[in-house]
Amino acid sequence: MKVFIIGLGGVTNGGKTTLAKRLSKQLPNCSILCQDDFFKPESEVEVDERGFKQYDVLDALYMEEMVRTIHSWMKNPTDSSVSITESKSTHKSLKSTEDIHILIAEGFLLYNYEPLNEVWDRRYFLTIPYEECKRRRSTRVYQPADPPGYFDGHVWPMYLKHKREMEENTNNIVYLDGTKSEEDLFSHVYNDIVQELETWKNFGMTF
Ligand SMILES: Nc1ncnc2c1ncn2[C@@H]1O[C@H](COP(=O)(O)OP(=O)(O)OP(=O)(O)O)[C@@H](O)[C@H]1O
Ligand SMILES: NC(=O)c1ccc[n+]([C@@H]2O[C@H](CO)[C@@H](O)[C@H]2O)c1
Repeated sequence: MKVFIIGLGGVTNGGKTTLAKRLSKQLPNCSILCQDDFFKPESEVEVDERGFKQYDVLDALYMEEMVRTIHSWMKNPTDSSVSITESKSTHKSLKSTEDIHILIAEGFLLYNYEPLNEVWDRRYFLTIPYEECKRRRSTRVYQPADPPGYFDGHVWPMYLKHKREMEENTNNIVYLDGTKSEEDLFSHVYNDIVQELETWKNFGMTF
């Protein structure tokens, strides 16, 4: 049995969830893990002097638990007690002849947490420009909802800071232009993954 772990990182509202769901429908034995499921409850999230809840930082997340969940999945990818969503679609276009299990971890802060650096077989990062991000974000309602000034005062500056840190510390990131159509993004990433899996085969991996 072989496991393949895909990181699908990137800016808030970049289209990570949309792309992950689409990929999981076409890839064999594919599950999705959402970093957003590891947010701490509101009462445990720090508040700054402006009253902004500090959601867009690693401290707002139970990252150790996220790492534990990924490690449990790696040890036993078919164990349904691990809180990961497996795609039930029967219309997988890529059939796995041998036993390969794929995990797509999607989230806005995947590559800034050292203990996770070792797990990725492929790292993607979705970007969209400031204006588009602000527009998409304004159509979403989080719990708690963004207060006035939150995007410009917290979300975007934290995104830029983390992206800069990621670029200083991480190699092999495949950047994706999130303004492309859902179809374009899907086919680009899908083909890239299939090619990567083929390379494994050529190097004698059995799956
Ligand atoms: N390729 C695309 N082109 C245009 N709009 C898109 C595209 N993909 C997703 N969207 C839209 O952008 C918004 C955010 O998408 P999605 O929830 O997939 O992003 P996300 O990166 O998972 O966001 P977050 O992690 O902040 O919740 C949704 O309204 C979605 O319909
Ligand atoms: N899921 C949550 O608990 C929550 C609460 C408030 C804000 N957010 C936002 O989610 C985004 C990541 O997907 C971040 O930009 C958070 O601001 C999440």
